[in-house]
Amino acid sequence: MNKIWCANMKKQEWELDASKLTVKKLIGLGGFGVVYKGIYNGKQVAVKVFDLGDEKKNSTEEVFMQEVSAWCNLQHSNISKVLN
Ligand SMILES: Nc1ncnc2c1ncn2[C@@H]1O[C@H](COP(=O)(O)OP(=O)(O)OP(=O)(O)O)[C@@H](O)[C@H]1O
Repeated sequence: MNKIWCANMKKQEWELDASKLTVKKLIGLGGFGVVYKGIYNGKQVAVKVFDLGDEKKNSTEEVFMQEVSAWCNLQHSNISKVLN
């Protein structure tokens, strides 16, 4: 996976095509949601699903944007690339 989602990308470039995604087993729990193993467009991926409950919505969106902004500047073999 070489593609990194960045705030300056157009929606068409980062929007997930749900028809190409198969979600498989649960692999982890985070502070803001759950992570599943999956296949996207033939590639193995980690699928992070945010819990956007009312009480968390504003803070979740803020943290999500912070995480994505940080990811745009990270390139390392031990750090997952954001695909969509
Ligand atoms: N790319 C990945 N490959 C394999 N497992 C993953 C991957 N991403 C997340 N996980 C698993 O899912 C768990 C939760 O991931 P998540 O990114 O949500 O953690 P977090 O950063 O602690 O949570 P949050 O960002 O919601 O506070 C991880 O501890 C790990 O076990």
